[in-house]
Amino acid sequence: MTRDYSKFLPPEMRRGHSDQNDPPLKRLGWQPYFAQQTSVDELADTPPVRIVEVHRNALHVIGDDIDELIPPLSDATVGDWVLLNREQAQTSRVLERKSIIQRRAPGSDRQIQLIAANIDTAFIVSSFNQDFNVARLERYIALALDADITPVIILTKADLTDTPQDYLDQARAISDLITVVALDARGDEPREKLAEWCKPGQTVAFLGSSGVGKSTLTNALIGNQLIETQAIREDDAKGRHTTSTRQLHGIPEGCMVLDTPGMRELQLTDAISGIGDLFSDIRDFANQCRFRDCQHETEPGCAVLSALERGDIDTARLKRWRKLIAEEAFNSANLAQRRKKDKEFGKMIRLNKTKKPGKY
Ligand SMILES: Nc1nc2c(ncn2[C@@H]2O[C@H](COP(=O)(O)OP(=O)(O)OP(=O)(O)O)[C@@H](O)[C@H]2O)c(=O)[nH]1
Ligand SMILES: [Zn+2]
Repeated sequence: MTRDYSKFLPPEMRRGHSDQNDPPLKRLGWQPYFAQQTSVDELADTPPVRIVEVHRNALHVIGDDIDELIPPLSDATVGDWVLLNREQAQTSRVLERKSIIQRRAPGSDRQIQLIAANIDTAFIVSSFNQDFNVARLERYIALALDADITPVIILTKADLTDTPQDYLDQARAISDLITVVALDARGDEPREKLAEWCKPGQTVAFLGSSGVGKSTLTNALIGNQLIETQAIREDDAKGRHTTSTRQLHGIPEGCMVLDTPGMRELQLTDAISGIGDLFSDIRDFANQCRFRDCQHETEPGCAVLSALERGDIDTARLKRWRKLIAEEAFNSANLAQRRKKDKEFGKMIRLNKTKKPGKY
C-alpha cells in the first residue's frame, strides 16, 4: 500500500505535477550517502528528518510522515539530516554532511557560523549589468568548491543586455569545468534551463549579491511567488535587500532549493583548497617553486613568475588569485594571528596623533 505523505511536505511540494512515485525522503534530498551512515534498525527507532528552517528557539524538521518543530541542536543548520529521537529530541544525531557552507562571524571572537548543509549545486548568480564581476564570481566559486558543492554560473537579466556575448565569454573563461547559463530569471526559463541540476534527491542554492535575481529564480523554481522580490533601484542597478528568511523549499520536480540571505557577507574562510581547485594551473606552478613558502614576488626559482614571463599565466588572473589567497589567509586566521598579520602587512591602524599632555 502506498501512503499519501504529501500533506506532510511543504505546501509548494504538495501541488506536485512531478512524479509522485519518488519516495518522500528522496524528495527531501535523502541520498545513499546519508543512508550509509545508519542502519535499518536505527532508522526505525530514530526516523530521518531534514532541517528546513532554523528559528531562534526551534528547528523546523520534515521527514516521512513528520513535520514538526524540535528544540535547537548544537552544531546543526538548515539542510542537515537528523535522526530524530522522539523521546529526547536534544540527543538526535546529526548525520555527517556531504557539504557545508560556513562563515566566520563578525566581531572579535569570529566563531564559525554554519550557513547551510548538504547542498549539491550552488548556482552562482550575477546579472548582465554592473554587478558582473569576474573576481566576485571566482570568490563564490572557490567557496562552493571548498564546501564540496558543484558551482554553476547563472547570468540573469539576459533580456536587459545588448552585449551578452562579452559577459558570456568572460564567465566561460573562468573555468572549463564550470557551466554557464544565461537566462531571464522571470518566467519559465529557469525551470527549463536548470532542470539538469534540479532532480529529485538534489538540493540547490543560489549565491550572489543582492538584487541579482536569487529570489526571482527561487520563485521560478517553486512555481509561485512565495518569496518577496523588490523592484530594482534604477539609480545604481542594485536591488534592495529583500530576502529575510533562510529556508529550504521543496519544488514540484522533487528537488529542494535553499534561499539564503546573508550570502553577501560570506567571507572566504579556510577555502584554500577551493581556490586551488579553481586556479589549478597557478597552483601547479606554485607547487614547483624552489621555496615552499614562496610568495611569488621576487624569489629565485619561482615557477609562477617564470610562467608569467612565458605568458602561461594571465597577469590579471594572477592578481585575482593573489587577492583571494590574501583574503583567505586573513579571514582564516584567528584573532591573534590577524593582529600579527595586520602588523606584517603594515595595515595596523596607528593613531598618529601625539598625545597631548593632560588629555588622557
Ligand atoms: N528584467 C529582468 N529583471 C529581473 C531578472 N531577474 C531579476 N529581476 C528583477 O530584479 C529585481 C531583484 O531581484 P531579486 O530576485 O529580488 O534579487 P535577489 O538576488 O533575490 O535580491 P536579495 O533578496 O536582495 O538578495 C526584481 O525586481 C526582479 O524582478 C531578469 O532576468 N530580468
Ligand atoms: Zn613562487
